[in-house]
Parts: sequence; C-alpha cells; structure tokens
Amino acid sequence: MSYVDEVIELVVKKNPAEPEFHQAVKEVLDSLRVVVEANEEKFRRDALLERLIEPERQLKFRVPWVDDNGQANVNTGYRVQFNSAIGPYKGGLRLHPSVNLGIIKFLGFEQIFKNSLTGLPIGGGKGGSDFDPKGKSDREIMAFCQSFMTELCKYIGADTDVPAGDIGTGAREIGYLYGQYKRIRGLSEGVLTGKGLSYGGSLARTEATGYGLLYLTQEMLKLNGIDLAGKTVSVSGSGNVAIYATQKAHQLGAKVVTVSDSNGWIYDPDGIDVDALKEIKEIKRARLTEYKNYRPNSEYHEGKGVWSVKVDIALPCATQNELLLDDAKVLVENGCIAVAEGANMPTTLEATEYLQANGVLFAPGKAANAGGVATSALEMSQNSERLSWTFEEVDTLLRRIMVDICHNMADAAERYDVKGNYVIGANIAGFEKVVDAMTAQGIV
Ligand SMILES: NC(=O)C1=CN([C@@H]2O[C@H](COP(=O)(O)OP(=O)(O)OC[C@H]3O[C@@H](n4cnc5c(N)ncnc54)[C@H](O)[C@@H]3O)[C@@H](O)[C@H]2O)C=CC1
Ligand SMILES: O=C(O)CCC(=O)C(=O)O
Repeated sequence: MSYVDEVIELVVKKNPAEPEFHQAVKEVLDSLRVVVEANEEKFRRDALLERLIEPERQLKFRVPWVDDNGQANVNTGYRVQFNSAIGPYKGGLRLHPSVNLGIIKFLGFEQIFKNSLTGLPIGGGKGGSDFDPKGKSDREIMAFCQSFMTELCKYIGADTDVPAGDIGTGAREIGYLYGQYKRIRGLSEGVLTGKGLSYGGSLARTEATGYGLLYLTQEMLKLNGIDLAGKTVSVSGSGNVAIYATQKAHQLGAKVVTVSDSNGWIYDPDGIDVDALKEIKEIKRARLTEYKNYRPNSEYHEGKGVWSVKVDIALPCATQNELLLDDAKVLVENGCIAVAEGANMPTTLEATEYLQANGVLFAPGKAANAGGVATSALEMSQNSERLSWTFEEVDTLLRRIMVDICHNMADAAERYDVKGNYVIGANIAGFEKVVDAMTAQGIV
C-alpha cells in the first residue's frame, strides 16, 4: 500500500465518526501523491504525514452560561491548534449547532495550507462551539462569549494563537470575546482579528474574504483568457463572505443573481441589491424572506436551489458540502465556466471531480477564500506596530496576495504536469512551504 493510502487509512481508524475531517485529509493527500512519492523515503522516516494529520493540541471545554429566563445552559467549546510550523495558530471560531470536533479538525487542517498559501507567517488552527446564536439576545450572546473566553484565554495570545470570526461569529461576538480576554489577561494585544475599528481592527477585514474571492476569480479567468465583466454569477449564503463577494462582483462588472440562507434562496434577475441584503442580514438579523419587500421583482424559494439557475460562474459561500454532484451536473448543463469556493469545502469530492472533468475552472477554498485570513495577518501586523493602515493600503495588499496565490497554484499545477488543475496546484503550493518549515524545525 502507498504511504498516502496508509495515512488516509490511519486517519479514519484513529478518528472514527469524523467524516468531514476524513474528507478534507483525503482530498489533500490524494492530490499530493506525486510530491509524496518523489520524497517517500524521507517523509516516511520523518513520519511527516503522520505528524501533519495529528493536531499539535486539541482543547475541548465546558461553556456554561445563563439565558434571559435565568436558565443555565451548557455548550461545548473547541480549539484545535493544528500546526504552528509557519507561525502562531490562526483561524476562526465557528458558532453553529452542527459544530463538533470533526468539523473543527477539518477546518483546522484546511487552514494549515490556506495560511501557507497567503505567504504570511501564520500556522493553522480553528475553534468554535455548538452554541446557536440564532434568536439569542445581545445579553445572551455576551454571556456565552464571556464564558467561552474565560476558558480559551488560557491557551491563546498574540504570538501563540490568534482566533477570528467564522460562521456565527461576527463583529459583535469578537467584541465581547476581546473584552473578556483583556479583562482576565490584562493585555491590549492583537489576540483576535476582525476587531472593531475603534479598538485595533483593520480596515477592509470585514470585506476581505468576499473581495479576495473575486480578486482570485478574476485572475483565474484572466489566466484562461476570460473577462469577469459581463458574467452572471450565483452566490450561496448571505453572511459575511456572500455579502462582500456580491458587492465586489458588481464593482467588477459581473451580476450576482442569487443568495441563500439555511431556509431558502433568492433569485433577483436585476442583480442582488447589496444595500438591502446588508440591512436585512447585518442590521435586522432577519430572514431572506424580507428581501422581497425591497425588490418586488425578485423571487423567494424555500429549500435549496441556487445551483439550478443558469449562470456563468458559481460562488458557494455558505457552508461545507453544499454543492453536490447533482448540482455540478446542472451547472455544467447550464454552461457554467467557473466555480470558486468562498466557503470552506462547500463542494463534495465527486462534484469537484465532475466539474473539473467537464472543463469548469475550479478554485478551491483554501486558495479562493484565503483573503480573509491574509487580511487578519495584516491586522496582526498593524497591532504589533500600533498603527492603522488606510483601506486602500490594505485592499491593495489583499489584491496582490490573491493574485500571487492564483499564480502560485497555477504554476505548481504546471510544474507537476496537471496544468489547470488548481486543486492539486493549491495543495502542493501550500504543502511545500509547510514541509520545508516542519523539516527545518526537526521532529517536533
Ligand atoms: N468570515 C470569513 O472571513 C471566512 C469565512 N470562510 C467560510 O465561509 C463560509 C461562510 O462564512 P461567513 O460568511 O463568515 O459566515 P456567516 O455566519 O456570516 O454566514 C454564513 C451563511 O451561511 C449560511 N449557512 C450556514 N450554515 C448553513 C447550513 N447548514 N445550510 C445552509 N446555509 C447555511 C447562513 O445562513 C449564512 O448565510 C464558511 O464556510 C466559513 O468557514 C472562509 C474564510 C474566511
Ligand atoms: O481571519 C481568520 O483568522 C479566520 C479565517 C478563517 O477562519 C478561514 O479562513 O476559514
């Protein structure tokens, strides 16, 4: 059996009941076969892949909090500090009822290679809780965040582990988490990113993941002689990534005609109204059913369906495994030319393979959505030098980073004779730097 297959088998055996983690490891290791085979003896002796798939540390803790009725509740908190070869652990905190250890591990594993691809000195980590922020009052959110940070603050710091937002964790949650960290540890430092602008946040971090997704998509199309302007786009999700992806797509001359949430989806033939979307989602924290009040010409549909709309480009920006094989078939049938992942692992392995086999340009999340974490690293730099950069300075750097990522993944694919396969290219480009750093630092 090959070394890669042995390690894939080991992951399943050692981590039963963690299907998302198995999926992420399989996708990465499968695509690294050619690199691993070329270095098999050394990698085996150093147990390189075994060390790569084993988190350096994983924390699981109780998060008790009291709701507005005086009832005590208990959630589970997680932080997986996966790999610090390149720099301090870096990655978001997900608050969603579906969160479990396997999901946090898949996200943390992906984060290692994504962070490597940014070219910035950040290692991989991820955390979160099965707490559901939906329908909670501000006071309940604060109570949860303070309790979560009371435990987490023992293990993080500006030079060790720097969490940020993810699904369910936005500016409000980061504020409460930061306040509690400072209260307990007495440190005003860049221990979290995605902070408010009044206390050390970076301009353009809010927009960064969505904007970065479009910068990379535009460059990928350009490499293939295609112009983004004039294209029709479907976006899934309606949170942070989806909103700013839609905004940037419009600024670059494309037209986004769909968004969705966990209950349903919108089709707006005139193009999604970003101001309306922001008001519904960021201010009112309401459901997408409200959108029709702003845009009478739009349609609201219950359930899933964004991938059934005929578009040139699809941008999944909601959650993992939301674009399945059947969706891929419909996209291909409708003439879709590109898919770029704003979310983490939104496309299943079979769907990815089908899209690629049918000539659809495919940018994997670890490259396409790396603009968020890259800008977080820029926030860390600003915090360290106690300065704030302008929006234009940060946005210019973000754009350059995304263009570089695009070229690096394309070049790596070409070097290994799989031109145009950006999944393999991104994994190899991310992996090479991690291997180099791990090897230089000995067996640790
Ligand atoms: N916020 C960031 O900077 C980054 C986020 N990501 C990824 O992007 C994706 C979206 O994250 P955000 O926009 O930050 O979160 P968010 O909480 O702002 O929005 C999440 C969106 O996805 C939808 N959603 C969540 N779970 C769902 C489910 N089970 N079924 C259908 N829809 C669901 C929600 O309705 C919402 O529209 C996630 O995969 C996240 O890991 C990736 C890189 C950075
Ligand atoms: O900005 C960060 O550190 C978090 C970004 C993140 O969680 C992600 O890239 O999935």
